[in-house]
Amino acid sequence: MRYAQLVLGPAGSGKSTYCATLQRHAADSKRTIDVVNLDPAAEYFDYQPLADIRELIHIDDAMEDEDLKFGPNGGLVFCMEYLLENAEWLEEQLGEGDDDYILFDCPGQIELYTHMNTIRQLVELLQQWNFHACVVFLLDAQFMIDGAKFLSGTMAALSVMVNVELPHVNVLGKMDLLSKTARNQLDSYLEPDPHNLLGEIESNSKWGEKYRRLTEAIGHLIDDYSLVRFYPLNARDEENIADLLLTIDNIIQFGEEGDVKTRDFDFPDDEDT
Ligand SMILES: Nc1nc2c(ncn2[C@@H]2O[C@H](COP(=O)(O)OP(=O)(O)OP(=O)(O)O)[C@@H](O)[C@H]2O)c(=O)[nH]1
Ligand SMILES: [Mg+2]
Repeated sequence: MRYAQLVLGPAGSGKSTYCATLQRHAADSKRTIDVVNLDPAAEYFDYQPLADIRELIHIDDAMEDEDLKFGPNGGLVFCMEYLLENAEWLEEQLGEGDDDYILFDCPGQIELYTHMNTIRQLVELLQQWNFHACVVFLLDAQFMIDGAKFLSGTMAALSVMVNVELPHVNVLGKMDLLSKTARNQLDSYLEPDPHNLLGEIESNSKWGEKYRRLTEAIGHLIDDYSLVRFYPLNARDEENIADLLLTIDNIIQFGEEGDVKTRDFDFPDDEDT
């Protein structure tokens, strides 16, 4: 068996930084986590990739080609399709190790995983290659600190969840950037009581009044899918990183042969944020 995290999330949400952070954290505890860059437009990241899609195809190849002439978004879709057509390249790069643990740092174009089947196809390949995989969906905590934004982030997470069909962990990154007030506001959403949240949206705008029933229906949806849960991550808090990693390890059944790990997830301390 091999293990994989597909790191997804909107542009700039902190995917590449998350991969670097996790790799460094693992190395500190004498554990190897590899990272594969799947972003053909990546310019900078702070890890040594095990494989790099840019060696197969670079976004510029799709944009500068005389016949293709793609813009940045179409170009990205083209590159991902090219990767799937040349899956043997990736298979060879990944090797055949047993017990390997690999993070796939994906591009931040969210439609690749909300309604296109590119990532879904990648998932099928990984499963054929013996990977136990899960999605880690990163959202920037700064965009989740009012009711309407929180709702919209939740809908994005839900849409990835139903489209990719893999075990799914939502992570709220960049917690270190939140003020105390913002942190408290966010805390009130994290133990989700959608009615509370939606009440806030309704009373705040005309739109909210008009679409009250729609908002309520969405609230019930979130409630019913109590799957939509967020793990706050402060990348400066090693214990917080360890807790998250353990949660994910359990989901992808990494280390199942060893002793059973039952630590509960601790939310990061307020003092550290
Ligand atoms: N303070 C703080 N900044 C962060 C954190 N994570 C990422 N950043 C910053 O946010 C910016 C974007 O981070 P990336 O890791 O490149 O984000 P990404 O999701 O890989 O971006 P794309 O690949 O362009 O979609 C960079 O300037 C990072 O330094 C964090 O936990 N805390
Ligand atoms: Mg990136």
